[in-house]
Amino acid sequence: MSRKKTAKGKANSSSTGSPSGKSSGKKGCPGIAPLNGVVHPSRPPISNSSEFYDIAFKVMLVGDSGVGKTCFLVRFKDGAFLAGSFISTVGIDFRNKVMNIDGVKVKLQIWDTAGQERFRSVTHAYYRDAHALLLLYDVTNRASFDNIQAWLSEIHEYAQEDAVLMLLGNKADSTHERVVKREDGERLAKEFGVPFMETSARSGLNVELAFTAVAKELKHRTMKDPSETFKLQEYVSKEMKGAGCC
Ligand SMILES: Nc1nc2c(ncn2[C@@H]2O[C@H](COP(=O)(O)OP(=O)(O)OP(=O)(O)O)[C@@H](O)[C@H]2O)c(=O)[nH]1
Ligand SMILES: [Mg+2]
Repeated sequence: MSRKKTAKGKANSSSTGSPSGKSSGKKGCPGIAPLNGVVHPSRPPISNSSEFYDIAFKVMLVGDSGVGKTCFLVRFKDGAFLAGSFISTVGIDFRNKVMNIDGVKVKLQIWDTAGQERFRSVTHAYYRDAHALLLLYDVTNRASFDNIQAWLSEIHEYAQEDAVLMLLGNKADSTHERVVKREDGERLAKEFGVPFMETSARSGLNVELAFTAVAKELKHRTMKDPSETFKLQEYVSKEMKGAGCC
């Protein structure tokens, strides 16, 4: 097993940055440190990081503009959510986080894509490198749910066939504005055979779980430990919390 190490290396730490090292200075999730990078950055090598880790994977966040991808990532990375005016992501950016999964340091390089149509050709180029994709819709926006089939077609066209895929109904905290029922999400996910959860970047509901599930699945596939069994769908069903919960 290889282990990355540099002078400043620190386990369980995380880093951020645009692939080019530049930032547009705009905020993705309002009030949080800038995430937006250049429109067409070169892809950073996954090993180019000053952190200890055992294995590394790329995870992509996709879905319509405004579903909460940037906030979802910021919640996971920084544990924060600051409401405010919505500033759409430009192009694509990434953040790193190292998770301790059953004693193994799993580094996730998480790509936050722009949901806007005009950036679609930019983001297409990144699909093939993704080990996992989190596909988000917004439970308060019917169109974002109706577009899931189109997103799935894109994923099937551009991503690796064996990429881990999960469907997430975000903004589950918005009880009064909800227009997509949880059962609708469940039904669609079942139809396409993908694990499903409702999440909230605002409350943190199931955010950590989504990344943990992906990291566990990828680790399991990579390490192929015969003494260990892991079923993503079962794990998600067992661990997820409902929108009305805690
Ligand atoms: N209530 C609620 N609002 C959210 C949640 N997540 C994001 N928002 C709000 O939704 C808006 C859009 O969030 P972003 O994270 O910027 O959306 P995005 O998917 O990154 O959008 P693009 O970058 O254009 O693709 C912002 O105003 C957020 O404050 C959530 O879980 N609950
Ligand atoms: Mg964004």
